[in-house]
Amino acid sequence: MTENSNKKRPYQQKARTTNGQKPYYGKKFDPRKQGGHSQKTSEGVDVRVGQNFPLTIKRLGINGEGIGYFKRKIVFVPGALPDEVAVVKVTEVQPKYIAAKVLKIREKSPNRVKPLDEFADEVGGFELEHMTYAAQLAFKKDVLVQSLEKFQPKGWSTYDLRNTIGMENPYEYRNKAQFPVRKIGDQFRVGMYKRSSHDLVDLPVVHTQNPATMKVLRTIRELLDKLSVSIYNEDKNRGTVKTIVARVSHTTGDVQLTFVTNTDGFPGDTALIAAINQALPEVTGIFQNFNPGRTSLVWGDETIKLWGKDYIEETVMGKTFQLSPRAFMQLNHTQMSVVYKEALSALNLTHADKLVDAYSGVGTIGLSLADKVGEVRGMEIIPEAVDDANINAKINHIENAHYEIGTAEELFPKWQSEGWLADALVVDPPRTGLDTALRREILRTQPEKFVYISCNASTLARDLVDLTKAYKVEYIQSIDMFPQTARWEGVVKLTRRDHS
Ligand SMILES: C[S@@+](CC[C@H](N)C(=O)[O-])C[C@H]1O[C@@H](n2cnc3c(N)ncnc32)[C@H](O)[C@@H]1O
Repeated sequence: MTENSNKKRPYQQKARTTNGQKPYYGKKFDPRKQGGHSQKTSEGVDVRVGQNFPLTIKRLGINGEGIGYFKRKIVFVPGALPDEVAVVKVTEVQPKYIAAKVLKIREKSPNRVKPLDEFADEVGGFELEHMTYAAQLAFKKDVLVQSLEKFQPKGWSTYDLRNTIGMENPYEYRNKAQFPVRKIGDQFRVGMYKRSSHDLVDLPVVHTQNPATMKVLRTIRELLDKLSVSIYNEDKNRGTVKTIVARVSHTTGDVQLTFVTNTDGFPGDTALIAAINQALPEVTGIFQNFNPGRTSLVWGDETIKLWGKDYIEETVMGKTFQLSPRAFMQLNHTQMSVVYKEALSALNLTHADKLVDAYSGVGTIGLSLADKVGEVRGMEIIPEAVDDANINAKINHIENAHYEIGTAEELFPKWQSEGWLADALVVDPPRTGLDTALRREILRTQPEKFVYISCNASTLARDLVDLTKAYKVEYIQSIDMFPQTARWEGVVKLTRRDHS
């Protein structure tokens, strides 16, 4: 089944934010292209790459970067915290912003802590690890405020914005590790790329990963080395093993292991499997995914089982889900349940309700709620996820839920026009938010109960501009799904204006 987060490597990710704010990173400044080392920003400030100056950090931007002002121009400084005074060095000059890096912190924030991961400022995904957890949670509420301020949906300044629900232990929450593997000289590296580079950092310990995933990856690294298994060489586009993916079930502790390979054959796999069986009894299924050539996508289309069970099982709100290697499931099991419980309590469902689970993935939300309602319909664009959702319904003996392949913007209006009118709607879109056609249909049909689960405060605020024409925002509950990162997640309860 296809995973919907077929992530690009960091250096190939598009350097854009979605709130219209320019990112602090992006292409390296090239003085030849920019006409010299000094460049005026559009507002006429003389500044050049390499220039140093002290800067007071005023706040954090939505990507967790410090923001200060140099001659009234916005400067993005990754790693700097509000109220700090830092000496910074300019790394990039753009018409609308300046990017800089910290040389020295002169005045330190009381919220600054030493990151547990020493590589935290080098690779992506640890943008806030230098902040206390309490400050991280406050930041996540502020991200929402910044987005609402920017788009100003109706009534925004009086919304009930609830304090971010954090984790008791904001580490060890990632139940899947998807790390590239390379051999540089005689050095084996299994880890993450440095930001905007091809430079792979070998990572023996990653504190945000579930330790089971790291144990498996490090053992596999040793076995690959010991058994001289062919490793992919990107320059020559030769060799076999490109990426190792280890996913642990929060429920059973079983680990599913996938080797993404450049070749469709896998020389040495028999000996490797035997060694894994001996060293790692927690690994219950081993797979090969074939993804040839230099590509920005981690996964190819073809996955075969090499050994063991077809699935690992995960329990979500009392329901069992079977996960094949590419089946999508939220990375943070603990907080996923918090999100779903928040959605449930915001919906006030009854057994007469017809519920739509829009952007359903493998049906985790709708199936978790199926016994609270009369009927569930869900839609999702990835066919394999829809198959899984329907299989998951069967496994759990759920007979009142049905999932279809298609976009929310097509199927929601279709079902309504066929006379199947939704009483309750949960939308859980990707970071791009809701399609205009879906927003229009929601405004036209106005389901009575409506919850918006969002992973992007900026597109949420944009969508609320439309949705608040017919709905009132009762509250927005932020939930920290990704501690140590700048990523935001929240549940919005909306009620119809004509009912208030
Ligand atoms: C944030 S995920 C949510 C998945 C699921 N609700 C969960 O909790 O695991 C968004 C899902 O929307 C799907 N998707 C993206 N665009 C879509 C569209 N226009 N219509 C329906 N589904 C879409 C993606 O494939 C992805 O599975």
